[in-house]
Amino acid sequence: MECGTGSWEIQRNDMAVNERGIREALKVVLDPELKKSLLDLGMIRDISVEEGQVSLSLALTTAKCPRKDDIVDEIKRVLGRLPGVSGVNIKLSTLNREELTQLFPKHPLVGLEKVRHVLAVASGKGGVGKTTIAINVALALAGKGLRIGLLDADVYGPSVPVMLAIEGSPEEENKTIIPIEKFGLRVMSLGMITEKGQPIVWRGPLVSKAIKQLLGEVMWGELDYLVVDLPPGTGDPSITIAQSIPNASILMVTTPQEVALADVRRAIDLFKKFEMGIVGLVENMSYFSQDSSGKPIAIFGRGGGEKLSREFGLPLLGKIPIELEIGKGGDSGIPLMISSPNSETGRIFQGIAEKILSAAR
Ligand SMILES: Nc1ncnc2c1ncn2[C@@H]1O[C@H](COP(=O)(O)OP(=O)(O)OP(=O)(O)O)[C@@H](O)[C@H]1O
Repeated sequence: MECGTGSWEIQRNDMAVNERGIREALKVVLDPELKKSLLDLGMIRDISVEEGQVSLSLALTTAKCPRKDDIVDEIKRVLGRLPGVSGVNIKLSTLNREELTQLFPKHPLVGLEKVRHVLAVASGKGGVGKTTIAINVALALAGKGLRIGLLDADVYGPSVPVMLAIEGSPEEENKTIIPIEKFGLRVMSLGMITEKGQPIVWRGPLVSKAIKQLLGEVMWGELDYLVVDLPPGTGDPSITIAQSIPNASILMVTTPQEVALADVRRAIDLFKKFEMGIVGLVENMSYFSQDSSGKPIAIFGRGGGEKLSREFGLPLLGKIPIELEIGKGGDSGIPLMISSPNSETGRIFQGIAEKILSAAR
């Protein structure tokens, strides 16, 4: 039966509700950020009604949308008020890249269009070797013949330019930044777009703006992996950045001692809360490797990585020793995976890269 032209299009006789009525009602549900109707934005689809049961799908900008629950609750609240609606079933999905580009011409995703995977390297606390791991894992992946980018998004102290001895600023072409090529990696760092030696107070909006710039205005081109060095800790910047990157998998770096584990636990809990996938753990500074006859010394204790792995059901992808060459490499700008890719530790990095690749298959 066709309903009249009333605003709700609800067949009040038998209290049945139809798709037009649902659409009319949903007009008031807005995207919390864009302040536009979700229906007009094309984010609500496949509406159907059967015996009062409404089904629809909601296409989000990212599966990790922090306002997801609020949006779902609002849709349920609005539809639940309609006479004849006995239940609302919402299937969640995400907008595809084309749709996102149309909706947000300047969305950070645009710069990532041809990037197949993003691996964000995180740590619970500072100084555990996150950047060292990010660089050497990126190089190990590149050593497998893959096209790799490295984005240093560490707002507290972007150290990639120093650790890779990169001087100078990236070139710009048609308002697009060209990453600097080093050791076969396409590299961009917050340190390259800020005044040298100028301290910056990175507040939320500034972080978002800088990250959007690094993702959206950098010509990453075709990449198999973009490795992102996140800021340490569980503060706003690391979460904001991790969340701005769609479908990033997290690689957690820890050291073996108990005091570091507490921070890593907090970080893992937080990433899980935001439904971010964690590909695994790397334990850095696991032991001090002496010469071939000497026993390794567990300077920072033992077993931290294994403990976390068991607790969270996450794979421990590798244990990196404390090594003079790694420390020196950080200062000289020649990382271990360039100076000694086939050393014992080089092979551990290769193993980590292989495990990351097989997890993505
Ligand atoms: N396995 C290792 N063996 C020897 N030195 C290491 C090792 N891992 C890291 N380092 C050294 O420790 C210092 C800190 O490492 P790095 O900058 O990678 O840590 P980070 O966690 O990224 O620090 P931040 O929190 O400041 O970002 C560097 O000088 C680096 O060369």
